[in-house]
Amino acid sequence: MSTLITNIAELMTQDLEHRVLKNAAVVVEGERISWIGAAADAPAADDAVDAGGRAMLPGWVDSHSHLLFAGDRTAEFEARMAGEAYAAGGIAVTMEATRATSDFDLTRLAMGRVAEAVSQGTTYLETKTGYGLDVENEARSARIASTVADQVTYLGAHLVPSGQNSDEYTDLVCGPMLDAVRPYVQWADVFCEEGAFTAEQSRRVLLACRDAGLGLRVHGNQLGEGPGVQLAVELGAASVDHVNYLAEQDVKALAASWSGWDGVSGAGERGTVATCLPACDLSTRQPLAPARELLDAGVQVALASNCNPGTSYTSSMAYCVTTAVLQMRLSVHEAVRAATYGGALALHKDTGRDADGERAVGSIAVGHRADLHLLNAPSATHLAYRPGMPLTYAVWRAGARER
Ligand SMILES: N=CN[C@@H](CCC(=O)O)C(=O)O
Ligand SMILES: [Zn+2]
Repeated sequence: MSTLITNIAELMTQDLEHRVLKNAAVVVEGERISWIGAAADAPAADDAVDAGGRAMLPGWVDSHSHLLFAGDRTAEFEARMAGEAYAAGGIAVTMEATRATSDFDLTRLAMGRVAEAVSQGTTYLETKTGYGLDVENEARSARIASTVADQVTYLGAHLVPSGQNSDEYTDLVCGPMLDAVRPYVQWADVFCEEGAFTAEQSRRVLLACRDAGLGLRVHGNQLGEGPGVQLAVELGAASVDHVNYLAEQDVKALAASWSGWDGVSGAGERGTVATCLPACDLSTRQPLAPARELLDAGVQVALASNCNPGTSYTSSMAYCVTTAVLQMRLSVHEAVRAATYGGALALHKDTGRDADGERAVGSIAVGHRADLHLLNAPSATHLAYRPGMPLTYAVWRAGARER
């Protein structure tokens, strides 16, 4: 079954050549993109959709979310808006509520959040454990997450539950807890920050998880300058996320990590993506991450929602893109790229082998997964020009029309 989507006013491919086609068309065959080009040259297909002169982008790739949770942190948010600083301790409130929730309800909550994200144009998403914080509850979160998200990250090292010795808890994260989550997860993450895990504890967790075959990610440099970025780069993490407080040597290390990668061909060894989380920065009143400086230094940047009940209770990637343009000085093309191709790079899904169906996401190219986002606007610029407007008109996820 093939579908021709034609009369696309602007097709922002976010492919390796950064092509933006005018008056374009796309053909979807099953779950893959089989053709793109000028509408006038489009081949026939079984079915046709008139895009009505709207703009099309790749679906958003949300490479950082925490969707496995129950409960509410409105009071903490209100206190913050009244001037209190964010501190990692709030994670324990969500841990209690999550542990007290049945499998059925936790699944339903997570599925509802994924549905919200997809309805706004997200077509590929990562989510994390991190509100279970004991062997049984981390394994349960990982298992449920694997049924609702495209990729799952183990974040047992999110907070040391109160009353526990931090080194003993770190041993648990590196041992029995890791064994229990291992069948369900592709990545491991650690909250390397004052009040959470030290550099030494973070290193221990990351090395144990790497030995177990997991890819690495780090929550780093969120609340102050610290060792997170350097550790992430040193251990070859796929991303370091937050990056609000960066020293000059952090930016240099991130840039250097990309020296073996060729952005023109997408070949070579990927470095560490700097993932910026603008919705979180605003909700916690932290300085916005220096995405402009990072891009100018040659770092690959992703934008992600960080959807979670404490610091960023939104899955709106459009909001992140709008903020990146209006307040972080990215161009619309750069911001959309960070929220699509950048996320794919951070999840190692930017390339694929068409022959065996291992499909790339985050850009519109032949053989890639047909993850498409049609805006109710003639150009992607409207994402920043009309902030807060409901611009998602249609969504295809792996070739299936979701909206
Ligand atoms: N910073 C660490 N973890 C989450 C917040 C967790 C919470 O406060 O519940 C984040 O990415 O912002
Ligand atoms: Zn996070």
